[in-house]
Amino acid sequence: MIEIKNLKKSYLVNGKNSEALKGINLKIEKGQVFGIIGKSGAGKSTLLRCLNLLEIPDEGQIIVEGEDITKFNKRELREYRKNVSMIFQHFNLLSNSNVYKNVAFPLEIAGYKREYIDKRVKELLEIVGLEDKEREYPSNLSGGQKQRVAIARALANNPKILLCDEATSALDPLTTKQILDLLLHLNNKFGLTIVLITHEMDVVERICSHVAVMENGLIVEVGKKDEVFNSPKSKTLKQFLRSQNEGVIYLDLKEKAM
Ligand SMILES: Nc1ncnc2c1ncn2[C@@H]1O[C@H](COP(=O)(O)OP(=O)(O)OP(=O)(O)O)[C@@H](O)[C@H]1O
Repeated sequence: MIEIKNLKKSYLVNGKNSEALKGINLKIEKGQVFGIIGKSGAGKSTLLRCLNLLEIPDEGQIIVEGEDITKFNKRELREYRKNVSMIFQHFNLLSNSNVYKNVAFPLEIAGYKREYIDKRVKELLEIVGLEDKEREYPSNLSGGQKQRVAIARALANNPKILLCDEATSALDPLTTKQILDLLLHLNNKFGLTIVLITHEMDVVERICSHVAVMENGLIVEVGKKDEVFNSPKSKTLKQFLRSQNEGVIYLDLKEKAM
């Protein structure tokens, strides 16, 4: 469903070209919960942000359902983005709008009629378990509730793909579990393809069907989670698994410290 071919992306840092992605090749099938792990600076965010073209790659192709999205014009990109939503570590809610307005926002942008928006917002709040919070403002919600609002908003236009950028990193372990259960439920119920990046091995353990390990702008291991985890090959994964066994569940190891 998503095929990434030889994807490259550089940034200009202090007048010098710094390669964040050095030629990524990856296939993500429909309905997978696909985890991308790697140390800080490995290129995870850049790769994830290329999938909705928040970052424009320098080279390579991203083929989604047979179409190379890097070739899309503005109108095609607008349409494509309805199918690809994203949630973030710090939720990115509109702080001056209540829960209802936050979830209604993408539907208003898409030009739906008031009655449809009302019905859809109520449906979405029920899916994420926040039916009774419609009139609350983000500042009155817990972290887990804020992420639920963000998820409801992300689902508004019935996306096929959900990109999760460290979506549980700001949450405590119990809330993390609840949000991951919700994501898994959405994956099962709606066949939503989920691509997530994380530092947390527990997140991968709990919900990912497949995993890719990144090192220094490249994918160094990829496959079914159990197969990859049962015979780790890369230095990064061996280190992550060792840290997990030693009880360190939140990893923020730097690429440069390798
Ligand atoms: N906007 C930018 N401008 C310049 N350099 C950038 C930019 N975004 C990322 N980089 C650099 O690209 C490399 C990859 O960064 P990226 O954020 O994709 O890694 P990451 O694996 O997601 O790291 P983290 O887990 O810390 O977010 C790093 O060296 C980073 O400093």
